Amino acid sequence: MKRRVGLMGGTFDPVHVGHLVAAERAIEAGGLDEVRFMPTFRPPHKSSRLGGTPEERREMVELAIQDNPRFRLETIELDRGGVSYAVETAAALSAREPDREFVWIVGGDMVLYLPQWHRIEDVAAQVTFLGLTRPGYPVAIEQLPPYLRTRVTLADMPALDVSSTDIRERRERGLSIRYVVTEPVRRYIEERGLYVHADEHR
Ligand SMILES: Nc1ncnc2c1ncn2[C@@H]1O[C@H](COP(=O)(O)OP(=O)(O)OP(=O)(O)O)[C@@H](O)[C@H]1O
Ligand SMILES: O=C(O)c1ccc[n+]([C@@H]2O[C@H](COP(=O)([O-])O)[C@@H](O)[C@H]2O)c1
Repeated sequence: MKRRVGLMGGTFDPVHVGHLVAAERAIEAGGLDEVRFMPTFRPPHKSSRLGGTPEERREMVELAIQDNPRFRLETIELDRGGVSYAVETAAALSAREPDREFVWIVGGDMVLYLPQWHRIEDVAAQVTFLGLTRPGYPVAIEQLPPYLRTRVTLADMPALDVSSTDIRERRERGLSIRYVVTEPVRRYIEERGLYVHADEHR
């Protein structure tokens, strides 16, 4: 049987406990052998006002996943540069590792947004999706177009109302980010003064 590899794509600016719990639950819900955390170089549908550089976002992911043997870093989108379209990533991964089955993990809020991904039918031909229900974003498979219904599985996820946006805002306001990121990530952010003056940092 092919090894089932979960892909946790994200901006990870910064990576937080919501991402880590989601990846851990995805292993159980999706029968995955591993999850690869894959930082985008440039996310397709977000403004460019990011706080951390691609290198900083990658280093924070490395710090966050270091003690879980099933979590890996996937740098394919960082290495490629440019806008990180999933269709290019899915094609490159399938070509590089034909002996793997890839399962793209998406937060519940993202599931209904899948039809808007660039060339989504081509993406869905190469990977399946595991949607983790996020608090405040109820989803039903019937809400998806027919070509996606057989390619998406939904699973419950504990209500962790944490987002990178909220963490960046807390930093700007001088509030604590303890426990919403792992300790090594918190130290990294605080030592580098990340997100304190988000506009000046880049
Ligand atoms: N608290 C959470 N629980 C479950 N999944 C999450 C959570 N936060 C983010 N995700 C999912 O993780 C993936 C990567 O998310 P991303 O890096 O954009 O984080 P984010 O917290 O949503 O960031 P931002 O606030 O900057 O938009 C997406 O599929 C997203 O839906
Ligand atoms: O390919 C697309 O059109 C596309 C559109 C939106 C999101 N994605 C991917 O979904 C993942 C999460 O995206 P984001 O914007 O929440 O960081 C990340 O791997 C993105 O590359 C991909």
